[in-house]
Amino acid sequence: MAAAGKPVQDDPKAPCRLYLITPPVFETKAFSEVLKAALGAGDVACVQLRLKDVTDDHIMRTADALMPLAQRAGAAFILNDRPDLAQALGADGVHVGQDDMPYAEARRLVGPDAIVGVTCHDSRHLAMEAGEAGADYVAFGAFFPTATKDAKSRAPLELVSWWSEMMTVPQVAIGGITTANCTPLVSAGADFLAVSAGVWQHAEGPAAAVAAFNRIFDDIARQ
Ligand SMILES: Cc1ncc(COP(=O)(O)OP(=O)(O)O)c(N)n1
Ligand SMILES: Cc1ncsc1CCOP(=O)(O)O
Ligand SMILES: [Mg+2]
Repeated sequence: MAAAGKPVQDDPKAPCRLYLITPPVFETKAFSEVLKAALGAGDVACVQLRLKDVTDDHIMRTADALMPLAQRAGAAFILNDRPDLAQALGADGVHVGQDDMPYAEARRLVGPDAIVGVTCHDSRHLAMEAGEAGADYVAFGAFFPTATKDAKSRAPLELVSWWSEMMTVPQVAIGGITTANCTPLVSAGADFLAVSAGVWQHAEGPAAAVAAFNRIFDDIARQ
């Protein structure tokens, strides 16, 4: 995804890219340093700020600290759940789930140039609906068990290969993805891997995780 504007993953041969999701809870100053190191370790397409049960003011202050770090590294800054705040912040985009708000309402709030991504769980139908409506990417998951979220669905690998063969709208795979289990998703044609714990809790640290994901992407792209 471009740092500003629309995703650029419409080349079917483009390598898979990393989409970072912030940890469920963090202290902004300390996490800024961790994020900087992670972003310096390899290509990152997007950083999604995903905060639950906090005030709007907390989201805005956290975004003010993290957005410049992401954008300076060439990553798009995406806000989870809140198109209204994404618009107010001037974020590059927003991610909405099926229980957040309809795609069309999110688009109306953020305008035509921002990225809007939509959770589609394990559903071809939801994804085709979102893609036809104009979503910039569709997100499938969870592909693996995850402690980050009580995920509503488990998505099969075949969904990734089917979407990749049939559709041009970029797809994001999410849920329990690590450097140890991601290879089949990348080989099946995922355009982006959205990862939280697999980066922030990697045994060798977040920067090593970003570097390792990128080595896997590069190896598969060369095959
Ligand atoms: C890239 C990406 N994919 C899926 C989700 C999940 O969104 P949602 O279903 O709305 O659940 P929450 O993340 O809001 O708990 C996501 N955030 N990002
Ligand atoms: C937000 C979200 N939506 C489906 S699974 C998930 C959690 C992603 O985090 P992790 O990479 O730690 O499983
Ligand atoms: Mg949501």
